[in-house]
Amino acid sequence: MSRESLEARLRAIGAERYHDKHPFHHRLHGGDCTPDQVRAWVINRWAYQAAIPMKDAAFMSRVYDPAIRREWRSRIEDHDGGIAEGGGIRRWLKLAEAVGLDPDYVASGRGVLPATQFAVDAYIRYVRDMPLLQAVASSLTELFAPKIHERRIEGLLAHYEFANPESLSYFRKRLTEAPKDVAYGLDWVLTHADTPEKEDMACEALIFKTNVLWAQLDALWGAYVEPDRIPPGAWRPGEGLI
Ligand SMILES: O=C(O)c1cc(C(=O)O)c2c(n1)C(=O)C(=O)c1cc(C(=O)O)[nH]c1-2
Repeated sequence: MSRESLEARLRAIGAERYHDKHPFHHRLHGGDCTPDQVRAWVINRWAYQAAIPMKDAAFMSRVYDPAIRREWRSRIEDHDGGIAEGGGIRRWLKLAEAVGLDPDYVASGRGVLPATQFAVDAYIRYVRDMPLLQAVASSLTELFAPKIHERRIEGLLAHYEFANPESLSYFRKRLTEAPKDVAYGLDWVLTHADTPEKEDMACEALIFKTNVLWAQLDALWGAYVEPDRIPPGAWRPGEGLI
C-alpha cells in the first residue's frame, strides 16, 4: 500500500468514527446543553486534558532517539506551559471558571465519571505499552481536531453567555498547536508502517483512540442527559461551584 492509500484509510476511520459525530457534541455545539451539562463536560474533559501530557511523557520515556523526543516534547510544553504563563491546562481552568466551576475543584479530578477515568487511563497505558508505531498512530485523531475546535468555538460563541475569547482560548490555541503535532505524527506513521501488518496496526491504534474519545461522551450522555443516572461519587449539580 502506498503512503497515500494508508493516509486515505486513516482519514476514512476519522470520517466514520471521530467524536464530532457523537450526539453529545451536536447538543453542545448546537446550544442545547443546560448549564449543568456544560459543567459536566468541562469536569470530565479535564480528565482527558490532565492525561495528555502524562501519555506524552510515557511516550518519550520509551524513545531512544533524541530527534524524536525533541519533536515530541513541545506537546508537553503546550499543555503544561511555564510557571508564569501556564499552558493548555491553565486555559482549560479558565473555561471551568467561566462556566461557574471552582478551578480547584475541577483540577482535583473529583467528580469525574468512572467510565471517563477508565477511558483516559487506558489511553495512557496504551501509549506506554504498545509498539511505538501504535503509540504514535493513536495520536492521529488530532488530524480531525481542528475542524471540531472551529465548530466548537463558533457554536459556543453563538449559544452560550460564558463564551468569549478568553474562556475559549484553549480551543483557539489548539488550532495552531495540533496541525504541527499531527504533521510530524502522520509522516512518522506513514514512513514506519511499511508492511501490510504494520498498516493494520496503525489503523487499529486510530480506531482504539476514537473509541477512547467516544466512550467519554457516552459516559457523559448516560449520566447527565439521561435522567437519574449519575453514578455514586460523580459530580452532582450544585457541587464544586465558585
Ligand atoms: O476537543 C477535541 O475534540 C480534542 C480532541 C483531541 C483528539 O482528537 O484526541 C485532542 C484535543 N481536543 C486536544 O485539545 C488535545 O490537546 C489533544 C492531544 C491529543 C493527543 O492524542 O495527543 N488529542 C487531543
